[in-house]
Amino acid sequence: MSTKKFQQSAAPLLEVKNLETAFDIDGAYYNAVDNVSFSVKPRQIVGVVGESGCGKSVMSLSIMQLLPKGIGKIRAGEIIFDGIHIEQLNENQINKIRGKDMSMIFQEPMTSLNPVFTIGSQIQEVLLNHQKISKKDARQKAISLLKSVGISRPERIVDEYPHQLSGGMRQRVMIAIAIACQPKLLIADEPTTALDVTVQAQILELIKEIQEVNDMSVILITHDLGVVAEMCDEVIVMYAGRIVEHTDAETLFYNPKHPYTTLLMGAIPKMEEETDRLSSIQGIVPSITNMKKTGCRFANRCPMAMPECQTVTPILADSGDGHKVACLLFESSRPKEGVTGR
Ligand SMILES: Nc1ncnc2c1ncn2[C@@H]1O[C@H](COP(=O)(O)OP(=O)(O)OP(=O)(O)O)[C@@H](O)[C@H]1O
Repeated sequence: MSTKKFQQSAAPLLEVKNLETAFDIDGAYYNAVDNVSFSVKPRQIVGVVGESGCGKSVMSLSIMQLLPKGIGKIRAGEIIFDGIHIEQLNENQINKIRGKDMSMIFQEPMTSLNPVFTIGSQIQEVLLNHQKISKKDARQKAISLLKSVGISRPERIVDEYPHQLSGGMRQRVMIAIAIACQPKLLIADEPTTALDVTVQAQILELIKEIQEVNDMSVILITHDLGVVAEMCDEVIVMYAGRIVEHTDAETLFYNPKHPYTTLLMGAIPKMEEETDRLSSIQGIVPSITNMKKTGCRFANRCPMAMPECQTVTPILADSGDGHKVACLLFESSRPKEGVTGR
């Protein structure tokens, strides 16, 4: 569990307020992210967990303004990064921030790296886009970045192509690209899922090291609660597009409150088992066209569900000591008289 101290009182680097992101399906928009609010402080590592299809990636793509054009859109809410309203920026404006002040790494580095360009030219491109630097210096910087992410013989690798590298090496290259301009925020979306276990540990270690050295904030999206325990200061648990629990990592592990979180914990695969990650909770996450409008979206799968869970929407609220939960088992989540919640 992370013991790193970030400034509790520091102003947030990122504030997401009541975010709703929707996709156009056959002419109608459906929310994949629904009324999501949270913040990330400087130097903080915030984990985002939840099964497949809960909206973790869509939330990150919204922050980065990388939603598929013409299909996905931010319908409501605010994303304030370093004082700037990201949701109001045009393409030119976001291009100045993306890759410089905030950047993202994805699950499968091969799909993010361009197969026809050398590793060096892909790192240099980011540097040349965002910094006043000569081509020669950018190449030198690319080499030192490769070295800093643990790639040996960087002088050779800089001229190689993505297919010549292993999966772990490619992810290191992606990290080098992401940190080239020393961003304040790194979003890592399942950065190790495609890698084997030993390489996974090395990559996570690397991210943590860079986070500490560069004083960077990180949003770490993962299926792996073990990773969250190891790396994160705070954890957001998402279910069906909504946050259902949000607290510090230690509290989440020792005192989970939402039945969904408790079930996720029970679903942590044992080391020796080749299980399908978090698949042992009965039932499936609803698709975005099938989300309940009122009531708790987890009610149909919840062993603790009460009849009212079908009709009353729990509010994500502080249940004590800043531990936020959205579940009617907790008084704090019950909508006030005359308010139906959402
Ligand atoms: N381009 C798209 N068009 C329509 N629906 C989409 C699109 N991208 C994502 N969705 C839907 O949005 C919901 C949230 O997806 P998202 O990828 O954010 O889930 P996730 O929690 O990141 O899952 P995973 O862990 O598998 O990446 C899902 O129901 C998904 O099918």
